[in-house]
Amino acid sequence: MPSPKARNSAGRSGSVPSPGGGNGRYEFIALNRTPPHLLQRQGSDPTSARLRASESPNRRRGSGSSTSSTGGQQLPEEDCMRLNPSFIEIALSSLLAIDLWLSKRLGVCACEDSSWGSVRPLMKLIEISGHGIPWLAGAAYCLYKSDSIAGQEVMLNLLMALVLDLVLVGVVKAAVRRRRPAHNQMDMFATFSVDRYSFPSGHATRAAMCARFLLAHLVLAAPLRVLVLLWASFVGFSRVLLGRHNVTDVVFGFFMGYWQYNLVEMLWLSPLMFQSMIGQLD
Ligand SMILES: CC(C)=CCC/C(C)=C/COP(=O)(O)O
Repeated sequence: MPSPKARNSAGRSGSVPSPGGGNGRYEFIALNRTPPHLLQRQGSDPTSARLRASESPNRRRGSGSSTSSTGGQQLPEEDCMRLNPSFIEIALSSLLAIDLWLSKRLGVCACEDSSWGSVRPLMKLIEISGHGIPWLAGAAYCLYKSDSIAGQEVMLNLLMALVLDLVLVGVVKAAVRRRRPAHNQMDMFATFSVDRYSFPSGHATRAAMCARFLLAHLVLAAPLRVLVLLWASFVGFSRVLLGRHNVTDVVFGFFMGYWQYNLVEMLWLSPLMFQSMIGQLD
């Protein structure tokens, strides 16, 4: 004759056979199981799905299996996790999607046939104005021509800043390895191998850093200061219009260039250091 416990379990449609079936443990598990139809509803309910996914691995392990059993159906743990992508993951993928869409729409000078293709030569002129070579050559020329220690100090630090910028941008580009937009024509002059990558925009970092440098040390007249800011903004914006960069490459480039100037101020070569360097060269 079946025991009262066994009768109870047999009468429940929700009882699920367990590895310990037939003894007291079987009864315990069966009585505490939720019927399969409720489990299915729980599985489709986003709140309970989140709760299950946020359950700690230890608790899940404690249930005796690395997978969740729903009425005999095995749910891999990764499925539970996928139901609950973090807020940061959703925000990042949405930002990237908007970035790609916006950059493609703004790349109106990407080639001659583009909607604003006739403005491309002007954009390429702005590109040259933010290129590393004219800046390095200009700073070296001014350093050579300067006859005051103060002037030489500023130009030497500008040279140091430009080299630092090339190194830091190269390191970040090589680490991130984000491809340039598909609509970009790779027809830039004098590039390094890392310049096939687009994050961050080297022109944007240089424009932001040089603009801060000019405003702090060289350009004092208000109209010229406005021009410097406009130039830096145009250099950044032209990168997207030319299809060279996505918007986020340029925005990050501006932040990076702004921060790089702080680094230049920290590493500033003083006249004393400069004189001892000159002395060592003599
Ligand atoms: C050869 C020298 C001295 C600098 C290279 C400058 C350059 C081509 C940077 C790439 O800029 P973007 O990342 O904005 O395209």
